[in-house]
Amino acid sequence: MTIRAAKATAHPNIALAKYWGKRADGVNQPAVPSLSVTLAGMATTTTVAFDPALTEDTFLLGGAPADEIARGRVIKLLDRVRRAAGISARARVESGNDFPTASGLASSASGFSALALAALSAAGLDTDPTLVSDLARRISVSAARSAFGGFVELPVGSPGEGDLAAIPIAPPEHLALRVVVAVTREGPKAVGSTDGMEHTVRTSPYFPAWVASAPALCARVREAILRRDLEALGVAAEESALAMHATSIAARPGLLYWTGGTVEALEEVRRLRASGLLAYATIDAGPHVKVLTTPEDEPRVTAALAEVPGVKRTIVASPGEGARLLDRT
Ligand SMILES: Nc1ncnc2c1ncn2[C@@H]1O[C@H](COP(=O)(O)OP(=O)(O)OP(=O)(O)O)[C@@H](O)[C@H]1O
Ligand SMILES: C[C@@](O)(CCOP(=O)(O)OP(=O)(O)O)CC(=O)O
Repeated sequence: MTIRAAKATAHPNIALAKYWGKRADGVNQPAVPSLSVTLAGMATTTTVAFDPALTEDTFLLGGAPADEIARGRVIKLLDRVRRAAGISARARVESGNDFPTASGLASSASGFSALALAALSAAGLDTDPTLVSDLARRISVSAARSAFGGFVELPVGSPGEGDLAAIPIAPPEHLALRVVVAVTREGPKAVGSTDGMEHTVRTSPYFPAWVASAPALCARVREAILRRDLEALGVAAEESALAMHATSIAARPGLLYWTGGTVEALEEVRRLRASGLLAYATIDAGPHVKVLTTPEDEPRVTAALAEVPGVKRTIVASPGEGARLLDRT
């Protein structure tokens, strides 16, 4: 009995134009276009081994068996790969994130992108990044973007269960960007992205306005990246993040991912801008503030954020590569 295994790594990505909300008439298709930068400096590494001797799929995350919901998402991806490859062997999956899991730092994005690549490779299937992206998107929409490096766009989906993959628009070295992550809380967030956006779509009177305005915001982000205009990029990215959070704050009951530290960090970003530094904020479905800046201004931005009450620590990241294979046996 042969065991076929592959090991892959992927980075999280941070959306500069946010995805928030799924299409009502699609299967895990986004309701709005999004655009992200893949981040070096944080990574997931995942090994998938299809072993005919196994009676069920196992999933170790960070050295311990993952909960049933997390394992269920992994099995969903493996089942798709098994169907495509015509194999029935169960798999042993081991994964580790070198940054906090499920706390708003996009562990689902790097996690499912690395898993998609490792599973396709271990099953002997084509590992073209577009196929990795489409497979990862079926489990977690933002994971589609981590298949590629640099600046990556994910268009809106289509009705039904059609294919949808992200598209790279510029390589990592295209723009000298730094992202300073101000970590404001350790530990997992109370409401995951999937549940948070489902609640927002269903109950927020602002959701239709968000869907109407997101394409223009995404276009502004894309154009600013293509002409290397970091200031215009920062303005549009901050608008996108605040508009996304406004939809959730207006849900019934309101969903607030922020803590006091989030607001303190946002205020510091405004003070830094007033003092002449390039600094714009974006926030995902969690309390951390991610600050877009230049390599020159990064040390001062990082030092200032580290002093903010409620900021526990900072992580500095730069544009990075897409998902890649480390090993195959
Ligand atoms: N390395 C991994 N391999 C497979 N699944 C993972 C991995 N890391 C995280 N996950 C899955 O992703 C879930 C966390 O995703 P969730 O979207 O709630 O939070 P997040 O990591 O903060 O991401 P985001 O910033 O996109 O919201 C975990 O509960 C687990 O199911
Ligand atoms: C706020 C976000 O990070 C939301 C990410 O949501 P997910 O992709 O984690 O949600 P699911 O598709 O349900 O898995 C914005 C973004 O990354 O675009």
